[in-house]
Amino acid sequence: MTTLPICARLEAENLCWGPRPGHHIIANVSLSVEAGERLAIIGANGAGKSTLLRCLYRGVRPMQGSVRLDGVDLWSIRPREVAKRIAVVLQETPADFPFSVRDVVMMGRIPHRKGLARWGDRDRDITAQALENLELRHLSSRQFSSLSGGEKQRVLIARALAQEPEIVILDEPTNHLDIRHQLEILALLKDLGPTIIATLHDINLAADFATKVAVIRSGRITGHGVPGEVLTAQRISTAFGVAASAHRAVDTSLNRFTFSLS
Ligand SMILES: Nc1ncnc2c1ncn2[C@@H]1O[C@H](COP(=O)(O)OP(=O)(O)OP(=O)(O)O)[C@@H](O)[C@H]1O
Repeated sequence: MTTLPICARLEAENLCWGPRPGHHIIANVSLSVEAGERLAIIGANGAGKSTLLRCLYRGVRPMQGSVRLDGVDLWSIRPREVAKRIAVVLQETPADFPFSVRDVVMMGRIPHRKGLARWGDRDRDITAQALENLELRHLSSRQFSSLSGGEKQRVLIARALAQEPEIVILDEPTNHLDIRHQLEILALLKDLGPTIIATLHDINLAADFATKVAVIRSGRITGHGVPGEVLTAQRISTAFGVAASAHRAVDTSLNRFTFSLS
């Protein structure tokens, strides 16, 4: 299995971003994730999760506040260096990539390549391992565009892991995946051990997966910390506008939630 030797810490302080001055989609967001931790960001549709992620991976520059990677401001680090250290898996999949699955996964190696040098043995080995880890070996010669939604999602996660990042940021990584692949991919991400920041819609899955959660509502963090403390029925009800009831799971002693329209 690929080993990811180094993890990094990421912290955001007082982040604000919006499409124009005075219109903030995320406001005064502060959160942190320690090296090797897994942070799940949860919130209703339109709450600002993807926008927050964009600030965290240097996709957009915050209007206020800062993001620090191991204590260093993200915007003072060269883009190529950020690309080596932070891998990103987004919701939108490039549908008509005219490349094979292997080529797409190999693209994860681009930030490590010197100029236009050819791929080396190490690049090929790491790509092969990522294909193996995501159970994609049998699809490696297929055109990416011919895959199902779930297969594409696994290819994009393999590409992120081939990058050997210190942090992986994923926007809804379990989208399109059946329950077995959801559990397998989250278990694999846990095993490989980079710092992870992921948005997840399934609150029970988030509680099992994450070491920390952040709940976001209308662009503001309403709770941030360990799942057992942050995920309360009251907070979930308010964040999602539903009635939520919690009961303790016997195996993990975490809250499990059931929902109904309030
Ligand atoms: N560039 C932009 N200009 C104007 N509005 C924007 C822009 N980017 C995002 N928004 C709006 O900000 C809000 C938050 O969007 P965002 O995509 O961050 O939500 P989300 O929590 O990820 O939602 P979902 O769960 O549906 O993916 C939405 O109402 C969206 O339409």
